[in-house]
Amino acid sequence: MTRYLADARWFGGKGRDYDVVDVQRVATMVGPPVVTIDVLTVRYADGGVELYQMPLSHYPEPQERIQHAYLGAAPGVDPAVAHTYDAVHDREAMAVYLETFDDTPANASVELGGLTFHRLAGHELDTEAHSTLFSGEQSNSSVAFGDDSLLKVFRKVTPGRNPDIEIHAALTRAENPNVAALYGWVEGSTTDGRLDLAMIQQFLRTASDGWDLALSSVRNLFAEADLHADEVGGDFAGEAERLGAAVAEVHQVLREHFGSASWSGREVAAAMGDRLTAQIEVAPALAEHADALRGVYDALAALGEDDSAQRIHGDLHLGQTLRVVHNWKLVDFEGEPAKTLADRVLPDNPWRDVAGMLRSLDYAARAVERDFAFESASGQQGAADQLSFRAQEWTRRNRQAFLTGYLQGREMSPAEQTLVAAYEADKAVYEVGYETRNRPTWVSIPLGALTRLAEGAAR
Ligand SMILES: Nc1ncnc2c1ncn2[C@@H]1O[C@H](COP(=O)(O)OP(=O)(O)O)[C@@H](O)[C@H]1O
Ligand SMILES: O=P(O)(O)O[C@H]1O[C@H](CO)[C@@H](O[C@H]2O[C@H](CO)[C@@H](O)[C@H](O)[C@H]2O)[C@H](O)[C@H]1O
Repeated sequence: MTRYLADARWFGGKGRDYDVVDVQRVATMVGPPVVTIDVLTVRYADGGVELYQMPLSHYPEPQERIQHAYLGAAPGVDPAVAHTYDAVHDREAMAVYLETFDDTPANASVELGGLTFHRLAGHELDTEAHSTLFSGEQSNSSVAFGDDSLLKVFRKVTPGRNPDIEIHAALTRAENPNVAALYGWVEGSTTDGRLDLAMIQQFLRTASDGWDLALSSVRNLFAEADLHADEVGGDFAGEAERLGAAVAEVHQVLREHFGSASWSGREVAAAMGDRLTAQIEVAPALAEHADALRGVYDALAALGEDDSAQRIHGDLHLGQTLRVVHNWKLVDFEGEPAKTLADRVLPDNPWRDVAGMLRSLDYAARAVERDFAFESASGQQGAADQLSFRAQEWTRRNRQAFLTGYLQGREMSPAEQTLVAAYEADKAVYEVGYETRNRPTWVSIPLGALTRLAEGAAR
């Protein structure tokens, strides 16, 4: 099991020294097949502990159909459960989850084998649907049941309420159209406390990823050397404006449901300064931007205090948005992966989400610019400048459109301009650290944004 963990794409401890210091069995469901859930405690040599969830299915005989998910045969165990598999790959095991959700009455819960299954009202599950594990780089395991529902099995788990479940539940109960409706969730317990383990929600059959849509719009612009962003096919501005309106609606429901809390510009600016200091250790190239950044944070500190803090998405970017036939949906309300759960559920300023989307629009334009630069044979400075100019043009147009949607047409106040500048700067600092660790060839994108920010600040 330890080797399986090390190779799993959802394991966040790659590249660090660690030991699995404990394995707790939190559930046993007698299907068939027998499905168990183990929670592994991972202790890192450089400090810190994480818990990872392993749902397992067990058989008396090897199962050819899921050989790729085989974890092995433990000597000396009951022969009836001798052969163990990663259950998210196993249709028979996933059917046990689906049937138990189906047996759970609306707005009620059912206990099974150490787990508690909860259901919300409003949807009859298709129990005939077969499960398919989503592929791709993900930090959790998502399993689609036909085109009816999606089970998201959280891999890294933390005692307490999972914000993805908590926020989906609130928005679903409020009938907000900008998320996939939550149908139910599962919780269990370890010696560390109660854990949210998985959630089942509406499968968005017609979804297109917002990041992919934005990239193809930028490519469209770059393909037409003589036309402006508003003149080419594939203009994204209408979508960006609708996305801004969707984010505003979600923020409003979250504020109504969870309430608001006090926000202090001084405290947030200090936290941004601390993040900058820490990230300079990871990415020394940030140091040359430090003065300009601290100027932006000082302006934020001068804003004083108000009650604008509330629950937000916390890690909003185009990759967390899906366009379906009628509207935009936001996904993955787990917050910024680098933060602890306690920090991720704290009220925060909604301009953090807005800044995340503005940064993402810049990323889309700059990612395509990068691809074009790689593939361009000329390598001439003039051509590179022209690409950069056009990327900027796309970004400006779509940032403005997003803000128009978010602000429902009203102008941004000077205080809001200060907020957005600071949150964007802070996000770019985070991104420099993120890219340095995960995708070093992308680090020029947030660094470029910081250079433009410094030029703007100097003017
Ligand atoms: N309800 C849904 N229906 C269809 N696809 C979805 C749904 N929710 C998420 N996805 C897809 O699954 C991917 C991973 O979902 P996400 O919630 O971001 O999981 P992770 O935390 O593993 O990154 C998303 O990028 C999106 O493409
Ligand atoms: O989706 P996650 O919660 O894992 O978010 C992390 O990874 C993102 C990359 O996928 C990263 O986002 C950055 O790259 C995006 C393009 O790939 C871009 O749209 C975002 O604006 C940029 O921040 C995100 O920061 C990180 O938390």
